[in-house]
Amino acid sequence: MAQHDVKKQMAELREQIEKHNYAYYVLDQPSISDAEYDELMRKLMELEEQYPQYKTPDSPSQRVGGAPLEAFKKVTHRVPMLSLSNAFNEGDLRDFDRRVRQEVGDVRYVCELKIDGLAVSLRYEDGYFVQGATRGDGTTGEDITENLKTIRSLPLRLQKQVTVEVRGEAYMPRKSFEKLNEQRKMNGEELFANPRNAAAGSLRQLDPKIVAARQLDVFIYSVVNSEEIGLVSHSESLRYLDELGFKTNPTWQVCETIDAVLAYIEKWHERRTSLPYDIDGIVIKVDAFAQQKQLGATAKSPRWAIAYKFPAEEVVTQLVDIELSV
Ligand SMILES: CC(C)(C)c1nc(N2CCN(c3ncccn3)CC2)c2cc(C(N)=O)c(N)nc2n1
Repeated sequence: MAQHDVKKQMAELREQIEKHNYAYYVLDQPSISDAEYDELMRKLMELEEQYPQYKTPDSPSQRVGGAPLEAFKKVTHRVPMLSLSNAFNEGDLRDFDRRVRQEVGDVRYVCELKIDGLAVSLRYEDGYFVQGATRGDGTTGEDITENLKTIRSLPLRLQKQVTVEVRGEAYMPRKSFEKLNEQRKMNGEELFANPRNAAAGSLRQLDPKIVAARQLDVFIYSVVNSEEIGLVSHSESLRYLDELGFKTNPTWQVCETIDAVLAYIEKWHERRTSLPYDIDGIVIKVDAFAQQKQLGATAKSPRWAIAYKFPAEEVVTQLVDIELSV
C-alpha cells in the first residue's frame, strides 16, 4: 500500500477507536462489540509497528502504558489546587448562604456530587493531553501523566484545539473495587479499605500496565483558565467541558436558593447507594465567576464554595456472638 494511504488509514483507525472510546467510556453507550473494538486496536498497533513514523501521541495505543517509571517527577501547579471548607449541617449551610448574600447580593449556586476519589489536574496544549498531576499539597503534586492516559474516559485529544488546564476527581467505580479486592483476596494480598484508597494506591503505581488493569475513571469539574477562554460562570464551564469531550458528572444542578440546595442534598443522600461510585458529600459553588471573584479565597480555600459532608455511616457490622468455650 502507498505510504500516503497508510498514513490516512492509521488516522482513520485512531478516529474510529477514539469515537468508540467516547461512546463507551464517556457516554456509557457502547457503539460496537468488544471483539470489533479489539480488532480495530490490533490493526492500528500492527500498522504502528510497521510504520512508527506515523505513530502519534494521541494514538489510543498509547493508553496501555509504557515501561514502568523509576519515580514520579514533581509538578508545580501554576494555579494552586485549593481545599474546600466543610459544612456539617443545615446551620452551616445557611450561615454560608447568608455570608455570600451579604457580600454579593442575589446569587445562584451550582450543586455537584462530591466524588470520593482524588483530585487531579490535567493540562492540554493545542488540544493534546500533555501532563497530568496529583493534587499533592495543593502547590506541588506528582506527574502521573502515563497513569492517567490509561483512563479510557480521559481524552488524549480534545474536540477543539485549545490550550486548557482542567481539574477533576479520579476514582475507582465500585464494581472495579469489588473485583480488585476479590482478586487480592484470592492472592492472599491485603485488601483495600474503600474505593478511594484503591484509586490512590493505583495511581501511585510506577507501572502504567498495573494502572490500566485497575479500571479507574475520572470526572472533570473545572476549567482553571476559564476567564482566558471567556467563560462567565461555573455552569457554562461544565457545558464547555462536555463540548471538549471530557466526562463530567451529569447530576449537577443550578440552585437559586439554599432551600433548593438542601433539597438536592436530601435527594442525593438518599440515592447515593444506587450510584456506581462512592460520594462523600455535595459541593456547593457560587455560579457567576464575577461573584466568585468578589468573594475571593482564604489562603486555603475559596470563599465561594463549600463542601457539605454526609454524616459518617454508622457501620453496621454483623456481630457474630462468639460462643466462649468455658
Ligand atoms: C474548584 C474547587 C476548589 C471549588 C473544588 N475543589 C474540589 N476539591 C478541593 C479539595 N480537595 C482536596 N483533596 C485532598 C485534600 C484536600 N482537599 C479535593 C477536590 C472539588 C472536588 C469535587 C469532587 N470531589 O467531586 C468537586 N466536584 N468539585 C470540587 N471543586
